[in-house]
Amino acid sequence: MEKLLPSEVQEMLSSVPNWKLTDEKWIERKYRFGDYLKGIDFVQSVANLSEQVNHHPFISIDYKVVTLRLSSWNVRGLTALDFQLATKYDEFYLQKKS
Ligand SMILES: C[C@H](O)[C@H](O)[C@H]1CNC2=NC(N)=NC(=O)C2=N1
Repeated sequence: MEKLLPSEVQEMLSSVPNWKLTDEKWIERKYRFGDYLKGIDFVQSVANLSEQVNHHPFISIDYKVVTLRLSSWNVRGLTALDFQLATKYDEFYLQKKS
């Protein structure tokens, strides 16, 4: 996977409007759940997919708020895979949050 240029990162950010760019090399989103265990179930889905594709977000669980942070360590920046996974994680959230 090629490291994205800043202009390409800006373009891809528009496809994941709930995610924000932090320190140029990370994208981050917070997911809020009405129920603690729904958040845990979401994390399990995220973890399963991440392991499948061998691309892992940093995950923090703060009671009913799950924060995911994505970067491509191997290229010390962002790649298309980060944005592809961000989209998939958002799909999991829509399935699980209610
Ligand atoms: C050895 C192992 O395949 C690598 O460390 C994988 C693991 N998961 C990863 N996850 C992410 N986000 N970026 C990587 O570069 C990466 N590399």
